[in-house]
Amino acid sequence: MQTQMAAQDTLAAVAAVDLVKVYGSGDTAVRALDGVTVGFTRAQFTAIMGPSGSGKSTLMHCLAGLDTATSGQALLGGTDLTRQSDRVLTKVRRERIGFIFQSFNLLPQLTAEQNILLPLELAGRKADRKLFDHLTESLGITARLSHRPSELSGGQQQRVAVARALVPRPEVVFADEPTGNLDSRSGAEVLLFLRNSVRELGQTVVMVTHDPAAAAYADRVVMLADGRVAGEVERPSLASVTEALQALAANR
Ligand SMILES: Nc1ncnc2c1ncn2[C@@H]1O[C@H](COP(=O)(O)OP(=O)(O)OP(=O)(O)O)[C@@H](O)[C@H]1O
Repeated sequence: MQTQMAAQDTLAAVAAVDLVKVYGSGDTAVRALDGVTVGFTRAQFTAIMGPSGSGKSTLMHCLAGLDTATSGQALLGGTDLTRQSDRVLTKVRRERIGFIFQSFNLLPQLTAEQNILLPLELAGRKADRKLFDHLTESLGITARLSHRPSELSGGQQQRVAVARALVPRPEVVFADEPTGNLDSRSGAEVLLFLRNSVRELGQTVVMVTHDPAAAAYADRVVMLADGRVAGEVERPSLASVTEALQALAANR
């Protein structure tokens, strides 16, 4: 079974194979991931949901090379991130992964345009100017490119962060509660945009969220509970996600 999953998952952009993460040791050890096997298909938008403490952030951090797993595999393309040095992980994060955080994480001293281009600059790559123009226009931030983050609204800052994640055409974009600090309208704009990037650019997007309405923008929802995969919803709607979360809570 495990071997079968592993073979299937190599077709995925990102996959966890029997991934275990234990924080601490002895009596205080916490098994944050307890054997997670899941693949995230290329050019799909997947949401990860589950109760607080179920391991969502830990899973994302292990798959993004931000944290190291205790055992199992965290596969990005053919690379097992659990076996790489810090130096290689830094390079992988810089060159192969796009990040969108709840708190935007833009550099305050740089303009919006400089923030968007920074990951490419750090990687010593040139921006695809056509893609840059297309994305910044679609995101409605063309007139804001020379502004610093403090001169932008929260929604605008997050749209800059979305452009920063997408312009390098990463193998996967990880979004951690990307709408957590936004009003519902700005949040919907960001989610629609992420969904369009999957449809139009073939981008792979994996998003952690608490919000069933946000998860309903995804193609698929993976549910975690107690560090394990506890279910999935394909082509989710607000109703089907809410129902799955209620079923999860009832089974605990
Ligand atoms: N650095 C750490 N040291 C010790 N325990 C940790 C650490 N990080 C997370 N944990 C524990 O691991 C478990 C999973 O945490 P994680 O943050 O992945 O859950 P989550 O589903 O993202 O939660 P939330 O929805 O509240 O953000 C929790 O029991 C948490 O307390």
